Amino acid sequence: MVNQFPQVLTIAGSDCDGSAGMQADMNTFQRCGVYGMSVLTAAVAGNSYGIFASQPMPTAFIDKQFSVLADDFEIKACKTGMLTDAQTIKTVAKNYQKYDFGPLVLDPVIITKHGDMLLEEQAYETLKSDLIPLADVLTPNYYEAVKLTGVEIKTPADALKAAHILQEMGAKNVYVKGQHADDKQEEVTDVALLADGTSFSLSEAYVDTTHINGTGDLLSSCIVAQIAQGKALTDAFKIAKKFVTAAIANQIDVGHKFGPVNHLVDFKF
Ligand SMILES: Nc1ncnc2c1ncn2[C@@H]1O[C@H](COP(=O)(O)OP(=O)(O)O)[C@@H](O)[C@H]1O
Ligand SMILES: Cc1ncc(COP(=O)(O)OP(=O)(O)O)c(N)n1
Repeated sequence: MVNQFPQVLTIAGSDCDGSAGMQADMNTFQRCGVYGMSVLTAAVAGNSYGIFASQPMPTAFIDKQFSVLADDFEIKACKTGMLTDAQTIKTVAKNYQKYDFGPLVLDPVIITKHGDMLLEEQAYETLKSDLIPLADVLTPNYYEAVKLTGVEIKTPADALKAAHILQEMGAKNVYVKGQHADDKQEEVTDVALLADGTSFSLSEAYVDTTHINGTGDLLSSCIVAQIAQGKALTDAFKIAKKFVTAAIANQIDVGHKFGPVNHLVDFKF
């Protein structure tokens, strides 16, 4: 018997503790029933206390990874994660336009929730000019949406305003992740703005935990997997929001400070 799985790609950094980056994307792909591949853009030395060192990959090596995958595979959808600097962004944009790797989910990774910078500030303009216009789906967290638009976000209505600005920059669909730093809040509300101009919010229970490393990666790679499996975008967003909430709520005991979410949680897709 030959099993067929949709093939998907993450263009991302490696986070050696497995909580985020390419490792989290691959775990999520597997949970979602798709075959995952990776173009490595950088590697970080990190653990549950934070990120201690970072190393971008040479652009020629990034080019080579794209070309060998394009020679051999039929990639249905892809995502980007950590891209470090303007040169890496330009390399990824060039390769994405050269090959047919399906819809692009752009997770504009700028900073981890513990304050480690993963994209140089000088590269924000390149992200806007070279990559955001290629995005089928853009998934900024609250901080990234503020940085990229200048909108002060306090409410879901503010997040929607930022989403409109990001759409004007060229992203077709925008998913702005909600704020979640308040142990008194009952729900975390994300906001989606679709290409046809319709918008909706997605609210799930707030979970008071320190084990939330890699939430953004799980969300964006789950969206990629749903797209590759032919799901409508609205359904892809709903499934990803429910999966990330379940992975946060069912904590695993890994690391001594800020642990990873639970990719292995029992969840029906
Ligand atoms: N403590 C929490 N409780 C419930 N949902 C959360 C919590 N933290 C993050 N989320 C959800 O996880 C997803 C990823 O958001 P976020 O953590 O802001 O991304 P990033 O990892 O890019 O910073 C969003 O759907 C967000 O609403
Ligand atoms: C290599 C690498 N890429 C991305 C992240 C951050 O992941 P993300 O899910 O966007 O953010 P956190 O939830 O971990 O803050 C990383 N740490 N390493």
